[in-house]
Amino acid sequence: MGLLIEGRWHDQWYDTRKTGGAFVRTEAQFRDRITADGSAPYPAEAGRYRLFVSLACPWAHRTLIVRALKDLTGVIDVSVVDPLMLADGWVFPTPDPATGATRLYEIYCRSQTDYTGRVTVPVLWDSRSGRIVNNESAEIIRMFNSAFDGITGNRRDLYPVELREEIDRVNGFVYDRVNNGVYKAGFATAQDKYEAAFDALFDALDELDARLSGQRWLVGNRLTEADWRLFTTLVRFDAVYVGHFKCNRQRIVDYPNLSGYLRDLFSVPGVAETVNLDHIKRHYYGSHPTINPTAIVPKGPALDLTSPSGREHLGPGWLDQGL
Ligand SMILES: N[C@@H](CCC(=O)N[C@@H](CS)C(=O)NCC(=O)O)C(=O)O
Repeated sequence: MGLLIEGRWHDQWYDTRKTGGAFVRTEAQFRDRITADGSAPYPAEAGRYRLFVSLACPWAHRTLIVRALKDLTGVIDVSVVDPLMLADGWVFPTPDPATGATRLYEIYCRSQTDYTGRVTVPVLWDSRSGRIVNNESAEIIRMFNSAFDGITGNRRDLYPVELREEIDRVNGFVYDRVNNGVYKAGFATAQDKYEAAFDALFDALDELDARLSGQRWLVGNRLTEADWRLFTTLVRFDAVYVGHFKCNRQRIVDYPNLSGYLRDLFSVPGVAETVNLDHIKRHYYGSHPTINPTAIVPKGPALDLTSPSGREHLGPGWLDQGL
């Protein structure tokens, strides 16, 4: 793992010395938008934009889910990196067909020759200019939610105006305590930082489990982006975060409501195809030598994501929302 400093690659692990052993995530730097109204520089167009993802990465996973739910699979192509992220960072198993790149950092350098920062997935890239439009998953899913509706005719709305305030509030909580919380636990290099992240994470999961005892989805009795943002962490939890990131107070399968909720989300058409537990396990256990020096990938656990959720009585499902 490494980063670019003024356009040159340096192989180095996260530096937690300045933060007393705490893992602090840095801000994504490419923040342009694709627009529905055809305005420059990035108008919505079929076949023009490409998404670079790792199937292991929870942030990239959000973008793949919204791409599927919004019928964008024929509109936005995808390049998938190798699950292992080692000395060269994210690399392609074979040269990327769209760019010829063998390493993801080449795409960052071409976009900005003096780029300084981390080289992360997902990346939304414009084939016309050869530039990165955006590398922040939270913003990419918002673009996918509405910018291409005129092209696909799919008007399902994962961020409805009347629920935005509540979605933003839940997202903030879930991001800090759960999505990023597992990383804060797993990448901490001081016992107290790990324990603080661990406690905040499980307090949050307890709270979410209680919330989901009386409602099918997180916000407003319908599926929204808040659910998908939680899903990508939940679906990795028992397979990697419990062991590799030491988030082992209990598993998701042990939660009475979160467990069915996870299966409910997994059963939404198009979603199971975006979940690749082989890449997920190989990436985490194989790419973090400071945490797992042998790179041995555990064989278990046996996961059951396909049995009925038993949550239909709590509210309408994705296909019943009349959208
Ligand atoms: N804010 C970014 C975070 C993306 C991110 O951290 N991705 C991880 C993979 S799970 C990554 O590429 N890490 C490489 C690195 O930090 O060097 C987003 O949500 O899009």
